[in-house]
Amino acid sequence: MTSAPPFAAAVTERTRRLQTRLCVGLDPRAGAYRDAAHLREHTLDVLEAAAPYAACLKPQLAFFEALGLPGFALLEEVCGAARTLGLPVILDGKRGDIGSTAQAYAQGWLTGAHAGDALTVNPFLGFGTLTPFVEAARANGGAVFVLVKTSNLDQADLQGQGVSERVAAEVARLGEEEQGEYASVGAVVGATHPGDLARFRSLMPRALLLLPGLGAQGAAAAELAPAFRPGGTGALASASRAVQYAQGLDVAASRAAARGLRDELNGALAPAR
Ligand SMILES: O=C(O)c1cc(=O)[nH]c(=O)n1[C@@H]1O[C@H](COP(=O)(O)O)[C@@H](O)[C@H]1O
Repeated sequence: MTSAPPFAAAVTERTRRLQTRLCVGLDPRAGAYRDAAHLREHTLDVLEAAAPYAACLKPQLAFFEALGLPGFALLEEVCGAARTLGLPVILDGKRGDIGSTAQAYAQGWLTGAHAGDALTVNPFLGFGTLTPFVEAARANGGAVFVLVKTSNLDQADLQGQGVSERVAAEVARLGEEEQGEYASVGAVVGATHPGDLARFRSLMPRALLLLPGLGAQGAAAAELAPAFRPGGTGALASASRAVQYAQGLDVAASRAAARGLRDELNGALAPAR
């Protein structure tokens, strides 16, 4: 048995203290900027502006990788800034591979120079391939978020017919190996599937649920209450474009969007709390 996982404890403490269930995504699109310096400045400005309304930050690795080496430098800077602001970081990498390669991914993204506190992971290669990620997360006080039911419509091609439920059962089983209010093994469940949230909540009682799809993908905060446990913790609803590019590159609009989404999420929970 391991002790209470720091990422899960930290993000839950922040939710309670600041009353926010919002995960702010950073997906900096090169085409939106004049040059790399402009992208860097805006991305760091959005981070600082949205931080007071966020429970955690979720940089999408793809957008940083697309920038090449300067992207890795920026990612380190983003993670450093988030740490200074007290924001736990989920790296969205959706990694997954055979065990020995998974170990290298886990080392790079959960313990290396660019590491975040948590990483999204893909279970498609089999449950055993999650082990290096789970071990690295536990050893470092981090977390993993396993893809259970993704936000996109075509997830049904492969995630239907009980597959998501099997992954959810494995997430719950891994969580039972730990103590603490929430385990270091969480799950990704698209906010775009509001009718499924209560079921996944009960299938994974001690998993933090990451709910992407708020805003640009059409999910509405008002429908997400079933993902939370009594008291209003246990889920993090995520928005990227709806915050970073709320109104073009207007940082004040990003701040207002983050505040608005935080308030909408709290409003959705108000009757239950
Ligand atoms: O793991 C994720 O965060 C994720 C899972 C999922 O099922 N769907 C999904 O959109 N995401 C990520 O969440 C972000 C969504 O961006 P927006 O639609 O702009 O909020 C992107 O970085 C996606 O890669």
